[in-house]
Amino acid sequence: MPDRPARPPHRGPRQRSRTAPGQRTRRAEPTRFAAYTLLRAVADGAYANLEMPRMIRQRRLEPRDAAFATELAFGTIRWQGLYDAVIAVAADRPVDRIDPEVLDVLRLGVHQLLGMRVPPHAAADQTVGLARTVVGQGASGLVNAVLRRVGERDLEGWTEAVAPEGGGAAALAVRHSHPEWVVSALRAALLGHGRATPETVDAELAALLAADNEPPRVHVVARPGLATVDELLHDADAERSATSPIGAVLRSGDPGRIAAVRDGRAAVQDEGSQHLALALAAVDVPDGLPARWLDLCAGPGGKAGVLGALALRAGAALTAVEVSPHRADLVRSSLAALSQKASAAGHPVDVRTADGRELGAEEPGAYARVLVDAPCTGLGALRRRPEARWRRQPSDLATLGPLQRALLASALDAVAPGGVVAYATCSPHVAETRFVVSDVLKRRDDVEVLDARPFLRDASGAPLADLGDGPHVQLWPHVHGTDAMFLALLRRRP
Ligand SMILES: C[S@@+](CC[C@H](N)C(=O)[O-])C[C@H]1O[C@@H](n2cnc3c(N)ncnc32)[C@H](O)[C@@H]1O
Repeated sequence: MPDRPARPPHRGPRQRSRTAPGQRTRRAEPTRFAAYTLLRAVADGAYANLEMPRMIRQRRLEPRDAAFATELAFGTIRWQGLYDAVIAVAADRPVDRIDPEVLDVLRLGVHQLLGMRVPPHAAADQTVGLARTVVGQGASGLVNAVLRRVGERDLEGWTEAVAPEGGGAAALAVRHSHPEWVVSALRAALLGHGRATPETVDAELAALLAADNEPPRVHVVARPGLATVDELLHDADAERSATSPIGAVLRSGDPGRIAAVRDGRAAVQDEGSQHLALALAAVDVPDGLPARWLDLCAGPGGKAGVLGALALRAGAALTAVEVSPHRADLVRSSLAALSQKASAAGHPVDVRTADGRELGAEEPGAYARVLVDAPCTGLGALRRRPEARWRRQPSDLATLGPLQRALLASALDAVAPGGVVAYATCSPHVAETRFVVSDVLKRRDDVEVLDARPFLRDASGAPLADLGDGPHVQLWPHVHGTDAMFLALLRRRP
């Protein structure tokens, strides 16, 4: 049975069945209009997870309407691959022969019909009203006709009708709405990291693809020494994270309303990212190393926020490097509260707009701990970034590979003998993870690979379960509930 998009409670106009949909709604309803506007912004290059909160604030949507608009937009984007196959059949033409604006309206209508609990008449009525507002009367007839045909089957019926036969990558791509190359890459990653065997890989892959389509819960980190998990639990409708000692998970509500988040003492952050920063800080290093820690790829500053807080606790100063000036500004703003406290303690945070590839040559052996959270395809965070799967291309790997290798090499030069480098990605792709580490290490004889697994601890302090055979760690959404983060810990030999 195909997995289904999440079904939030119905929030739509009351069902009116007698009138033809095309003659009813004359104007776009605000939540549908917001979702449509988001889809158009994403088509123009916006990031859905950044644009949506801005739009919700601008349009002053009530929490219930904001939740509906978000599910409508994000669900539509995630399921776009499957829905386009459905629309092509229902419209009797390839989707590239439908105007992009009309296609987005249709996708929104299909998600309401097949993926949400919106009654069919309300879905059709509201979508036709949206079409009339945003593309004009002419398109509303087509939208009405296509949605009528889509309404003739449910999600399962359509999936069976449009998915290629068999369980290969092409079939999984349609069933789980991922590009085929991503399905193949994730399959190779499950095998390459030892998570699956040829016998178990089909079931693992289906579970992973299904997890990518689940709207993730909001995780919040209490930056150590600046906020506590108890404070988050007191201020928000949240529960303690089961897997991260410094995390909470929101049950409901807007994280922006939590005082510690507004002050930069806490932040929205996936539990996997929390683990990486904690792991790097937990490795023993010899006495006498420089009291300086480095984040070589810091923007927008999530992990630097935890790492800097842990550095301050250890009496060390953090340098955060980011090549993009805009993202370096985001780091400064993310670290403002920490910077104030660190300066008062005599360990000022240094945020630099610079190319991390050059830092190893400029400051050899200057740091005790270095994090390389490398730019990557982000294939491990597809549930959080709904459009990423459609935007990324296999050719991105060719550009990212040399950059990832150069950044790791620079980090190994920047760390002092005895010190430790964490190489991390939010992608499980073997070309961005294991291959990068093994390639860089082939050219050096001064690096020891550490078993990273013992440094990942759950909220009770016990070793995190299901970390495989090591020495590197690969987390998985369908196993650990985190993004698919990769971590290698490397010590420069003393
Ligand atoms: C995966 S993101 C880092 C996320 C960050 N660690 C966090 O937790 O918020 C990678 C970052 O590396 C930056 N980057 C890309 N090339 C770089 C370079 N040559 N030197 C430094 N930063 C670079 C990107 O702009 C991007 O902000």
